[in-house]
Amino acid sequence: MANKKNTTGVLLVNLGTPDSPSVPDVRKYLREFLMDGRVIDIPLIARAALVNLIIAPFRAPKSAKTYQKLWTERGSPLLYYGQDITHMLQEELGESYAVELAMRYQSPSIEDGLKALMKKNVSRMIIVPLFPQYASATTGSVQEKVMELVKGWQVVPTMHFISNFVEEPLFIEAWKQVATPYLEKEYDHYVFSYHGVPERHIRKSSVDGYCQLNGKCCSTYNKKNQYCYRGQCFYTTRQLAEALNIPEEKYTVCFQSRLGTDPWIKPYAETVIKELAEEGHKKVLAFSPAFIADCLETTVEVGEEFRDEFIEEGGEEWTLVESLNAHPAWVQCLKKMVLDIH
Ligand SMILES: C=CC1=C(C)c2cc3[nH]c(cc4nc(cc5[nH]c(cc1n2)c(C)c5CCC(=O)O)C(CCC(=O)O)=C4C)c(C)c3C=C
Ligand SMILES: [Fe+2]
Ligand SMILES: [Fe+2]
Repeated sequence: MANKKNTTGVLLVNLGTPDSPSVPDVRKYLREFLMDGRVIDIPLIARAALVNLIIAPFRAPKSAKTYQKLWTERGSPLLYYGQDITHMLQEELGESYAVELAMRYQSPSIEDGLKALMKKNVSRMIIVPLFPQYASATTGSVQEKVMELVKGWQVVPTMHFISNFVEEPLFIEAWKQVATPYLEKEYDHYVFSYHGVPERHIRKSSVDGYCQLNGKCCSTYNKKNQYCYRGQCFYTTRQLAEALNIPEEKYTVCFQSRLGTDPWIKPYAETVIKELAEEGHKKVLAFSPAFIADCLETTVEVGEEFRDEFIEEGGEEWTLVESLNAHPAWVQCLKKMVLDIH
């Protein structure tokens, strides 16, 4: 479809990060993020009370301390790796494509990204939410925001949305290339830790009540659980384990970052870490394949907090494989996903 006259706009969209690790900026970020009805899916008044009376005053100062540990000279890794891959992808795709980066929350905004593409007179747009597995709280939220922003435009160009990329072989290949140097060493066990979501999010996206949040439904990936975040996480793991030659009995999947008191998808990371140490495992290699760039959830939570917990419980070594970040194999994966859309 793309020819010399037509430009295709590509909008890469990640979750977002605070503008700085200060308490006011972290509070502003958390407010915008957690007031999203797809993230905290309870009635507006209850959500506003929870966010303003509990999360903003109590969680923001605590999170700001963690963000201070994560921050580098270039700022937040989620943002600067996003900028790096945007430039790399633009180089790869050439002048018939215009690539912009946006964040669902905070900056750069989706609105500015869409406007920048429209200024370049794009004839179509490809929206790429940077979440390998579909969740209503992430990909669904990006889709909703884009549709809300374009609904008043006089001219809406042809729009394409990428839903997830768990079936993209180059995604698995990119992880394989990042992980290969680590696999020269021996480990007792491998952990695949994904961001969690509340169990009710899974129930709401289940077809005919298929998803039972157990090993049975998530052990296959099929038409009935094609939008099940938990099912897609297990599917990603099976593919990664196969590509990395890790036998089934040597790995465990877990879900991290629970917020609040409602049940989230299991097994919980803290339970798995404790059990692995109790079973006598000493050396663990951890992966975080729900994230395409290092962020608070990978570097600090999996890389530092989980390591400390594992060692406190009797383990000896806990190593985190970094995210895809700006690895050229990841940019090749993005390029293929874009070029596959005609
Ligand atoms: C991988 C995809 C993600 C899903 C699914 C997800 C769901 C989800 N998250 C929260 C609450 C928080 N998440 C926070 C940070 C955070 N979450 C993701 C990704 C997913 N979240 C990323 C990439 C990040 C890190 C951003 C960064 O700046 O590094 C936070 C903020 C940090 C903290 O205070 O712990 C919260 C809060 C909910 C409630 C939810 C599911 C519905
Ligand atoms: Fe999150
Ligand atoms: Fe499921």
